[in-house]
Amino acid sequence: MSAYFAVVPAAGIGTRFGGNQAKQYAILDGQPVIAHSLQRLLDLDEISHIALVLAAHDEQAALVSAVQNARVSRVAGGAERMDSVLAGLLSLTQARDDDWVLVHDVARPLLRPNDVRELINACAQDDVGGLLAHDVRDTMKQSRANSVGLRVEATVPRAGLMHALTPQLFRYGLLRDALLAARADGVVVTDESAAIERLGHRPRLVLGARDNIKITYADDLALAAFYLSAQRAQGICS
Ligand SMILES: Nc1ccn([C@@H]2O[C@H](COP(=O)(O)OP(=O)(O)OP(=O)(O)O)[C@@H](O)[C@H]2O)c(=O)n1
Ligand SMILES: C[C@](O)(CO)[C@H](O)COP(=O)(O)O
Repeated sequence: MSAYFAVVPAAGIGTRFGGNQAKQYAILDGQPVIAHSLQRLLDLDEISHIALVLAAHDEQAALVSAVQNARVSRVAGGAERMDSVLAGLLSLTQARDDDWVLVHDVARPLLRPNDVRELINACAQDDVGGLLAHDVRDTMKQSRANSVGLRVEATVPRAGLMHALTPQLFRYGLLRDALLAARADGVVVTDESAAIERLGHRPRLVLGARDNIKITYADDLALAAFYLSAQRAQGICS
C-alpha cells in the first residue's frame, strides 16, 4: 500500500504581503499562520510525515509548537518555490517512488480536511495525481498597458478556467523527476502541476472550497480571519 507524505513550502519572504517578517509568522486568531497550516495537516492521520521547508535564516519556526511535532522535519529551502519543494521531496528518503506526496503552501491556513480526503480519494486509482482547484467566476479581461494607460486587450472566455490551489497530490517519484527536469531545463514553475504537465501528463482537478485562500497581500489576513470564524461556526475546525 502507498504511504502519504507532505511537503510544506515555507521558505518564502512574503514580498507582496510586506511588513517586517515573513507572512507565515503573521498572527491569525492568536496563532502564527504557519501553526494553522501545519495543524490542518497534522490532524490528518493519513499523512505519515511532513517535510517543512524553511528559509535558511528562519529562527522563528522552532518556537512554534506544531513545528516540534515528531511527524515534522525541517529542511532548508531554495531561491524559488520549486527549489524549496524539491528540497523537501529529496529529504523524504523513506518515500518510495509510488508513494504519494501532498504539497501544501504554508500560506494557505484554512485547508478543510474533507477537501484533502476528496483529493486523496479522487486520485487513489490514478498513476499521476491531481490538485484542488475552483472555477473562475468573474468575467475575465486580458489587459495591456500602453501610452494612454491600462486598456482591455480582449475578453477571455471563462469557461474551463480554474484557480489552482494547494494541496497538490502526486506520486513521489514522478513529482521529483518532473521538478528535476524543469530545473535542468531552466524553467521556473509556480506549482507542482505545471512541472507534471510539462512531461505530458494531465493532472486531475478536484473542486476545493473557496475559503482555502492563499495569504498573498496584507488584506488577505482579515479575509482569512473571517473565513476561520465561519469554519469554527460550522464545526470544520476547533
Ligand atoms: N523560495 C520560496 C518561495 C516561496 N515558498 C513558499 O511557497 C508558497 C507560495 O508562495 P508565495 O505565496 O509566493 O509566498 P512568498 O514567496 O513568501 O511571497 P511573495 O511571492 O509575495 O514574495 C509559500 O508558502 C512560500 O513560503 C518557498 O517555500 N520558497
Ligand atoms: C501553488 C499556488 O499556491 C497555486 O495557487 C501558487 O501558484 C503559488 O504562488 P503564486 O502566488 O502563484 O506565485
